[in-house]
Amino acid sequence: MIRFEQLSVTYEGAVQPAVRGADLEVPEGELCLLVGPSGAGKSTLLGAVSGLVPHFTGGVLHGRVTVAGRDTRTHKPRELADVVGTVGQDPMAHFVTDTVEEELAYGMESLGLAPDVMRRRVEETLDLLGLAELRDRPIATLSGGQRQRVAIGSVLTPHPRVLVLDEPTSALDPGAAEEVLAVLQRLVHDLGTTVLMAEHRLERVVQYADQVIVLPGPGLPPVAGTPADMMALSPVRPPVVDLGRLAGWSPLPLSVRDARRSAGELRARLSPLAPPAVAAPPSAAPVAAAEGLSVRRGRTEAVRGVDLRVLPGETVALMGRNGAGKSTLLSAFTGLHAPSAGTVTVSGAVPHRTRPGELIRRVGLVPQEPRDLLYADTVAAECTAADADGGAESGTCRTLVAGLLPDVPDATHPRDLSEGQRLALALAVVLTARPPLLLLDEPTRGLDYAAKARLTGILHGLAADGHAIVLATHDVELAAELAHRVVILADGEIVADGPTADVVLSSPAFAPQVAKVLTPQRWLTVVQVRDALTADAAAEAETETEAGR
Ligand SMILES: Nc1ncnc2c1ncn2[C@@H]1O[C@H](COP(=O)(O)OP(=O)(O)OP(=O)(O)O)[C@@H](O)[C@H]1O
Ligand SMILES: Nc1ncnc2c1ncn2[C@@H]1O[C@H](COP(=O)(O)OP(=O)(O)OP(=O)(O)O)[C@@H](O)[C@H]1O
Repeated sequence: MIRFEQLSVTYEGAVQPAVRGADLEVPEGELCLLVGPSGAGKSTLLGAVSGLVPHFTGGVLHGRVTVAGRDTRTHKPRELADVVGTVGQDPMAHFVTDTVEEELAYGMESLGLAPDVMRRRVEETLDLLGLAELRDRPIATLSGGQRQRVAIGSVLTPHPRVLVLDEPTSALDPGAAEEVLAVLQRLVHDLGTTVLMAEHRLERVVQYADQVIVLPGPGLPPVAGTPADMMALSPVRPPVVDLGRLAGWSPLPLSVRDARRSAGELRARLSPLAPPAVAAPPSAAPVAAAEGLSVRRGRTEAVRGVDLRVLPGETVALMGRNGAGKSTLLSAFTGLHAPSAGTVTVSGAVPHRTRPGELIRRVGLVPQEPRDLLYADTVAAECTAADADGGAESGTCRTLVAGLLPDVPDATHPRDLSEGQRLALALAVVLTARPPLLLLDEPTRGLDYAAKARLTGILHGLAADGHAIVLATHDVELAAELAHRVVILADGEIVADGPTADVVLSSPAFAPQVAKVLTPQRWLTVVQVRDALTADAAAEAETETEAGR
């Protein structure tokens, strides 16, 4: 259905191709997953299918891509619209109408479908994606995850034969992500739709894939095969695969269910060992405090009666369904929204009454859309400005970027970076000022596992230095790695607040893969398991040496 013939793409001014030597085929009615590190060229490959590359992005394309027999170089994206539905990484950039319902109908209108068919499909899709209550809402007022649902819904309604999806679940809560993947699988099975999808959170998707294409790194040719074969060689892997490698399981598990079947022996080895206890931060005056805090957004009371204190050295993960009020709560700490009731303070100051220049020294926010933070023309200029604004030594920001992701080009416009590269830059800009309170909204969208591990390392370091960190996230694996405490919001209210292990283990929706495999034992991450096994082996070796003396 999709054929890549010796495809290479080189962007203007780039020293090497973003994609090189792609020679692959995606058969009709398959769900094909595209994986690889940030900046490896996944979006570029997808763009070549939908025709956006090179028509809209510039650059030079060699070779050929055909979709249902049509060459994407000679057919403009418009002329492919009846076969290919595309959801990009930034839904806001592609919305054409104002409200949810209009957006769902738009694609069908331009294809000239009959009104009764359109009506029926809009209703079906509203239900399918949990959007019924939001049908009349202006898209501009939706939360990040709500927008992503609309973007997905709007490409589903015309029933295209091919779906091209760039990280379709990156902003979705874990439950919504499962629902969307179930819908896609149904389209593949029942209608024979072909799906090509790039995704970083393999723990969510790999078990649904018929085929996996690995892009091993920038400009390296892709390799394709079965999910199991590809996971054995891929540089990016979900936690269950890492656990399987650690324990030496063969075949490698792709799902929690597979892993649980192999886990008996590992569980027995781990049972006398204890997961590390998380040290509570020393008691001190809170860096951030909300009391009885309510915040209105339009007609919605997005945050209601929230009591939250964050101590120096503490990392809090804020979780909960799309639209639960996470971003709104974070923005109350930056003074963007004044409380409609209750109070909020940051290092003793009231954010919405504090001058921005003053506030920047107390609190830094990496927004859900990193673009909102970046205004310079090049990566290098952005870094220089961040050093100056944050009063940091020159070169600080650039070193942080390189520490998060290698190979981020200096001269590139932030707009042209890959999603992960842009986020690494935004994170570095905020980290440069080393604010006592650090707020991160979905800090792992578009980041590969290696970059996530490096981010975790940096944040661990900042917490150890006494910074308070609050991250709003749907990434249960990240919360398990990083947070001392998890706070769950539902409909604007706090419904759970406690030590990470207690909260995530009591709810399957928020439990990381390792916890699901090893329950009732209380392990959360592969790192915990690896460290415990290593320490145990070392202790055993020591006893043996002692005995031998
Ligand atoms: N329009 C553009 N102009 C110049 N360079 C670009 C453009 N789009 C992408 N690039 C560069 O091409 C490379 C591949 O980018 P691409 O977005 O395809 O990666 P990706 O694998 O999708 O990354 P991520 O996982 O972070 O989304 C990156 O180095 C990026 O900076
Ligand atoms: N201007 C507005 N008018 C009406 N409702 C709004 C407006 N802005 C936001 N909302 C609503 O407020 C609620 C909270 O949004 P918020 O962005 O804080 O959620 P979130 O938990 O961060 O969601 P996500 O996980 O999807 O990012 C949502 O239901 C959203 O639709």
